[in-house]
Amino acid sequence: MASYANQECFQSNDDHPMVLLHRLPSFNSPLKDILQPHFHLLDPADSPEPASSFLSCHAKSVRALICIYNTPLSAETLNLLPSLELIVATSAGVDHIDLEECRCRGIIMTNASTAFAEDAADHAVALLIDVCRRISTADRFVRGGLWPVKRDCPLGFKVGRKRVGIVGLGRIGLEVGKRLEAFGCSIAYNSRKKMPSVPFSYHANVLDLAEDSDALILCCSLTEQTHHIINKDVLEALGKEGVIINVGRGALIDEKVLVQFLLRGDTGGAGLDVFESEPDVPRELFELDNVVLSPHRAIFTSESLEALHQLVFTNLKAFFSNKPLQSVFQIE
Ligand SMILES: O=CC(=O)O
Repeated sequence: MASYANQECFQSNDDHPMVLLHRLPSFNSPLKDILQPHFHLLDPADSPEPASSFLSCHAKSVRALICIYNTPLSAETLNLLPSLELIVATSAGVDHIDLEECRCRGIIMTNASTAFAEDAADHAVALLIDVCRRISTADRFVRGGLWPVKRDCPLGFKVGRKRVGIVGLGRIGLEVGKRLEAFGCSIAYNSRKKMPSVPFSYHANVLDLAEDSDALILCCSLTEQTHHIINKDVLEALGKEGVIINVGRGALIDEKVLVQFLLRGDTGGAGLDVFESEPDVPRELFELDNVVLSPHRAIFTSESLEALHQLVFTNLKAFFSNKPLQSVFQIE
């Protein structure tokens, strides 16, 4: 690992172009070791200097930045990087990055959705099956020694033939649709726009989608437009038996309202991988057998991380040789 004592000497060259790592000091990533032989990595988190003075002194000519997980990337930080042209996000969601600033400056962004889509979709489907078939409840029942005593575990619901509404038909949403079609579910979706080449029916708003669905699966990005897209009206439209699954971002749902609906029995169940104030999870949910919780793990498999590392490497190589990038995130 390079020493940061003499950063002034660091110059990008064609063989080892300079790339800035943007990470919280607590976020270590194997990417560093993978990229080090090929790029000249600048990592302010390794420097004793405050990040802002590090960036002003050493990163003015940086053209590419890797944003590790959900490290916030504000307009203020971007303003310290006048030569920045590319942000490589190592997450599928990019709500931690100031997209407006990127849009104004024409900064290109790639995200990790191509690397993560299949695993995120598997997790969404697993949550749906778990909520409907009460698998986690059954597991607790057996481990708690209740089987010989009570015999009866709570009755579940069939997954096949459910009407499933997908909110956000990007790469993850499409994979969810593909999987649940194979279960015999009927699939509809809401997205910013209708997708001409998909076989699923389109609803221009989430309220209509909820009215026509037994389960809603949230796969969209968190933006100003999608913040609390699942609110009281949508939950009412989904109905008492309706199930909600979230592998997007916690703030897609008005969490307080969802908790009230679940506690009153006005929503049939929920499978939640993301929460409004992670790692805090509303404690009321712990008691509910129709709720399955996971700690923001939908994308984490060793295969998806390997695919991510490959994607980051390929995109950086492509950028510095003026070749097309993969998994470009369209900033609108
Ligand atoms: O939540 C995970 C991601 O956005 O990659």
